[in-house]
Amino acid sequence: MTLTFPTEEQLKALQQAVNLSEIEALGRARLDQNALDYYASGANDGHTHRANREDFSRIRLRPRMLMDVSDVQTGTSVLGLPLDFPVGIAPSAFHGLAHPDAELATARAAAGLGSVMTLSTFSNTPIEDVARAAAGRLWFQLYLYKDREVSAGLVRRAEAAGARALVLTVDTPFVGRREANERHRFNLPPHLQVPNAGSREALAGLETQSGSQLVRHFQGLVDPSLSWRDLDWLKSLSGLPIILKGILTAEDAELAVQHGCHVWVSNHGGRQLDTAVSTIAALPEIADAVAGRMEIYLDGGVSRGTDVLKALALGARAVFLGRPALWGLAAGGEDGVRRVLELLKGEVRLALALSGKQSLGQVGRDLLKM
Ligand SMILES: Cc1cc2nc3c(=O)[nH]c(=O)nc-3n(C[C@H](O)[C@H](O)[C@H](O)COP(=O)(O)O)c2cc1C
Ligand SMILES: O=C(O)C(=O)c1ccccc1
Repeated sequence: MTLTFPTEEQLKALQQAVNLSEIEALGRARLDQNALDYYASGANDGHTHRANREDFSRIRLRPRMLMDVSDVQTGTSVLGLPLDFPVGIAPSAFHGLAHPDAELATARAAAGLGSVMTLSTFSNTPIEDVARAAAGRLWFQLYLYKDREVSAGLVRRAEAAGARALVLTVDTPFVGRREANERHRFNLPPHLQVPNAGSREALAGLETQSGSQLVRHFQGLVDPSLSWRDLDWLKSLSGLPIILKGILTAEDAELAVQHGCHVWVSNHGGRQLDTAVSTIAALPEIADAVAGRMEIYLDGGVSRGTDVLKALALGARAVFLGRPALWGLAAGGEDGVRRVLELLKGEVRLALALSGKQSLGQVGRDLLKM
């Protein structure tokens, strides 16, 4: 007997989940140790991973009353692309660890909800296939390769496939130390391909000190010499806007703007430099530095509608989900990711209304008790 996935029972559990944390529990239960370690880990002691969530919950709101919230609008746009609500999918590697439909399922869910998906360089599905599934709602995340021609090829493919922006990840010259992956020697199951990142065979001979195949794979390909000087070259490759993902300071935000780049505030979900500042705590100085000249996005620890409003109040234009999308994918493929987005959209709408706002344009720092 072949089981279709998700099964009726899993679909029912998804529909009954009332928040993202219940979907996380469903997703975790479907994953083996190898995948679970990879998705869940933060770097080292996990301080930054936890701080992303904790620092959101510490901020208190100042709701206004008697504002006629009978008609609340959650729509916005990112780089001109209209979004039904200010939430997109952050890039994460290897969606095939969560579900056989992998990135196609995530892209379909994002497109269906009027969101946007950022496709990782390390996807298990080729850019072109994901672009079709995403129906124009696609950004492409880039790791700069030692072999610049491989990166150039990826940029050209992403642009030709219809991606609307390049997201250059700047916080990962080396992979952070996710100790569970070292302990259990993370390994990419042999049936999964990484079609944008060079063949597995080409990498088989590479060795490092690490027990994790992930680190070995990454370090063989990605160039730790990436610097501000590379941005002009990257810009020359395509007409796409460039977003720098992993900015945590006003200094780097200023440099990003000087280089004509948009700013994605991220600490990689606490997976890189442990004890780095939480993203919501980093956002105010970055918003002050950027001063409206470029768009600002944020990820890390977003799991409630009120988290979304807090990030917008402090200057983000939209926020992105890393692990929550993966938990949804594991819990029920496209249906699971859709459920995550639907729940969060409902929470954003209700939080807006209860804050006395009719639209996102009315969300400013005066919503927060700092
Ligand atoms: C399993 C996993 C894989 C990731 N892979 C990538 C990646 O390939 N490229 C990238 O720029 N960021 C990657 N990230 C970081 C996410 O884009 C994002 O910054 C982070 O997950 C946001 O935090 P959250 O998980 O708390 O939402 C990954 C994160 C996770 C959890
Ligand atoms: O795991 C990650 O966070 C990540 O960005 C990554 C992606 C591919 C290979 C190694 C690390």
